[in-house]
Amino acid sequence: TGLQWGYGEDNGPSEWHIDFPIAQGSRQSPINIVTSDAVYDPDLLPLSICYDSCTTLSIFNDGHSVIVEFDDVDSKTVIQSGPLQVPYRLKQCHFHWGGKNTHGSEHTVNGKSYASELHLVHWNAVKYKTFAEAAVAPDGLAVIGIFIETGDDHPGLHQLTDAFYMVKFKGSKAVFPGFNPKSLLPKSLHYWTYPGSLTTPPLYENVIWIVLKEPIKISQKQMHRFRLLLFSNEDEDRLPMIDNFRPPQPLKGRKVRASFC
Ligand SMILES: Cc1ccnc(S(N)(=O)=O)n1
Ligand SMILES: [Zn+2]
Repeated sequence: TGLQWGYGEDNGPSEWHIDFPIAQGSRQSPINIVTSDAVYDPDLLPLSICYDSCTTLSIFNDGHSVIVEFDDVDSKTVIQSGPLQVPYRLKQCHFHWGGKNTHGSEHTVNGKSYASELHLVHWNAVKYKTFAEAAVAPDGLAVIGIFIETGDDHPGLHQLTDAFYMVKFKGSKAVFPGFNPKSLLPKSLHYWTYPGSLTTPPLYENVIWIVLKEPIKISQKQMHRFRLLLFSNEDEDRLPMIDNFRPPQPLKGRKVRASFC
């Protein structure tokens, strides 16, 4: 059994291409968003986020991030319009963060990193029957990226950070009802969009990325809760879950469109 991919010296992003050659593909994510190169597209419609009747199932530490999983048996929780041709159903959300507030996000804006980045992962349930099927299909996935910086306390995040003690170790999962990620959205839904990939293995190049311009703010205490999570399980040496982000990848001629001017 080969060395599992991760974010360390020997199994980190610079090594992923060995087991996942697409890491050197033509539409990899994340990217650095150069705002002056982003083209305002007046045909881009406002993003429609319909999270009102969302059902959370569980919270899970998969050894790479902390993941909130949603009930996706029907299309009650979807995003649509914006750059999307059809509605995409919410499957899970997770985060990437740093050991310090100076870095941690995956996408950067004019070279600026944020302390963390929230990813809301959606799949095309019009064309495909399951997330797994959509995950390998060319128009299968749409991910919303939301930048997170430190500042005031975020009331909507407490339910999540207060539950982290249940999933401290890799492989731990807990029932987690009644959380709605709607509370984590910023005021503005202005976004940049571009064709990209998953930012962790298997790095499939089938993601429509929708990166919101406006970051949300969480407190230093809430940020510290993320850093109490571990990459390791109960039997291994303790490895704090920090710096679980992939650096920006070559744009390779892709165009980034802006929904705003
Ligand atoms: C579901 C999933 C798998 C891998 N990577 C991602 S990500 N970080 O691109 O959102 N999401
Ligand atoms: Zn992610």
